[in-house]
Amino acid sequence: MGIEYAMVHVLYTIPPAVLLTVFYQPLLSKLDLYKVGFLVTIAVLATIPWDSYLIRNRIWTYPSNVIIGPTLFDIPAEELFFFVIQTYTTSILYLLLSKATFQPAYLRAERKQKHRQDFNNTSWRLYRIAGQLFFVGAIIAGIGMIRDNGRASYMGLIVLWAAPFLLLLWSLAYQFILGLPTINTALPILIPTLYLWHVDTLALQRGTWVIESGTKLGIHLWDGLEIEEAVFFLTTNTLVVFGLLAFDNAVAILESFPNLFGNTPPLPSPILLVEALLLPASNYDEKRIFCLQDAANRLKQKSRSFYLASSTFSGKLRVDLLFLYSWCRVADDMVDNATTLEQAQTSIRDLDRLLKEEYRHRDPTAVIGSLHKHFCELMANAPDGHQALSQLPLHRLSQEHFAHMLLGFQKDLEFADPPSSERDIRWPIMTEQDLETYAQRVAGTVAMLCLQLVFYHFQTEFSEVERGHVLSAGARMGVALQYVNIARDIAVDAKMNRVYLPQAWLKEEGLTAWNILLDPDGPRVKCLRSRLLDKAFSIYEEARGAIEELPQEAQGPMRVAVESYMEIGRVLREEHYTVKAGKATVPKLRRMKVAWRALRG
Ligand SMILES: CC(C)=CCC/C(C)=C/CC/C(C)=C/CC/C(C)=C/[C@@H]1[C@@H](COP(=O)(O)OP(=O)(O)O)[C@]1(C)CC/C=C(\C)CC/C=C(\C)CCC=C(C)C
Repeated sequence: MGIEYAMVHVLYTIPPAVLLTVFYQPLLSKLDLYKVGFLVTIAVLATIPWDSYLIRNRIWTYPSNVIIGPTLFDIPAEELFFFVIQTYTTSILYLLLSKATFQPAYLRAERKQKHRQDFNNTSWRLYRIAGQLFFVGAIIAGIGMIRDNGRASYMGLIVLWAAPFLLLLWSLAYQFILGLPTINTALPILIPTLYLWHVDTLALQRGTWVIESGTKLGIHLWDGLEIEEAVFFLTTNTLVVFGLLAFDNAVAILESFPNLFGNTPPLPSPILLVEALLLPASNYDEKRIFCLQDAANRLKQKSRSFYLASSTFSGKLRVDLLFLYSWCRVADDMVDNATTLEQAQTSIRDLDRLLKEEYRHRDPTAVIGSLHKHFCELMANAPDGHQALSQLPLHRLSQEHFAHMLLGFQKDLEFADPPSSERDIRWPIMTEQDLETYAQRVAGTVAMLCLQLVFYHFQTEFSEVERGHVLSAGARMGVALQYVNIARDIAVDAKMNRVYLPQAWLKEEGLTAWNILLDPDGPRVKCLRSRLLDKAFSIYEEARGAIEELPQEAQGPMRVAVESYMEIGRVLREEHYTVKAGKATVPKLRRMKVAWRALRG
């Protein structure tokens, strides 16, 4: 009896597992736990018979003085623990590296015609077949090596054990294995493999475990690392990551195509997962995939804060929030980027008319199909964007919030464009109350729409009073965020002849809106900005408590959404900050820290 093998765990396998767990814990969802539990169970069940065979046939052995004693089918307890901890650690690393990726955007409908995606359909089929041939070849080679019963036996046993699983996983999930960024695929295989190669070198050198000489090739990758051990760890980590990719591929299919799979449970059964993976890629809803990609790209390009926040949401809520963001962004841009006042007014009228029409005809399962049709006609000059609008889940959202948002956009048009002198300018935001009403319309509504999606996806059992309380706190939070937005964009808005600071405040400082247009960075403007930020933070303080009333899984992500935007306000209060395209920004590392703290609560 000895503790040497156990010490390998204490020193080398447990610390990275604990470290990764602490790091990932705030992001851990029920689906993650289910996924990791599923993978660990399969890994243990698949490895026990094989490992037991190797030990019983003395292909590898453990000196009795290095293990504590208990065994299962001759496998030492320490070895069983190895299967668990390796699968667990590699899984958590994979989850961590994949969190930011919006995986549904990587699904591909394989049809005859070519698309603007990275791989065309012929390539997809070729890659799939090439991979399958590779793994079939490996199986044949493995059989050959075992049959020879010589120095290649151990290598043959590794290959013959792993290749059929890899063939299966490849056949089911090749789209994700090939299409996802390497940070999600290659990296979670390579990092633990290199680490375990190092640990294995130490263990073999110390004699903690021994490969018998007649069954190994005798090739060393480096001094102390047998080629079989190197292949073993590379293969097992590949199995774990391919397993996770297949799981995520199935979940992405279930989440992306409600028309094909209806209302799927948050923790889908293994049968449902397999059903999803077996659905031919030619049946995927191509338009929906394009809309998912379009919405994800828009968010990534347009808002660093909400992009970061969206990666902390999961499942169908993340999908719906992306579509909501897309709609809001496109609608706002249509108004802001219109070349004439008439064009902007027409856009608002069209948006209003189409929404009304769609709500009149909606049924509980429909997305805004006909709105989409009208949009295509109406938005020939704004092609990027109209696709995503067709997916907006209107039946989960109140019409009045959209109507109020459009009223807010209407307010933007009351700014004269372009003014030729001070006398020409009309100023729609005269009082603090005007400002609050405006912020409530453009941002309070956004908050309430986000919360409606949260209520829907978590099937929250709130009373009307509780729901009302959370919604109105959310709306206040939207106002706080909008104030930060206005404080940040004083100069940018001035370029568009807009001054959102209330005229009454300007008067108190001895300023006119015209002065702001001419010098948006002047010292007295800074005082007004501070005043607006103070308002923003006091509303934020008053509303933030309501986040804790949301369902547990929504709290962290909501805090991230709010905090990463409020951090812009904190940056603005500092002496020096980075400005990009005229807007103050939060440096990436700082944004990550804010998100991390927000997730921890
Ligand atoms: C992850 C996540 C929450 C994503 C989706 C959020 C979403 C749907 C945002 C829509 C943004 C948008 C384009 C709205 C149009 C009107 C507008 C311009 C509003 C301003 C946003 C500014 O975004 P940005 O800086 O990118 O815009 P410009 O470059 O200036 O054009 C706003 C400041 C409003 C954003 C408000 C919210 C997202 C609401 C936040 C509040 C909650 C989520 C509720 C919190 C809950 C409780 C209970 C307190």
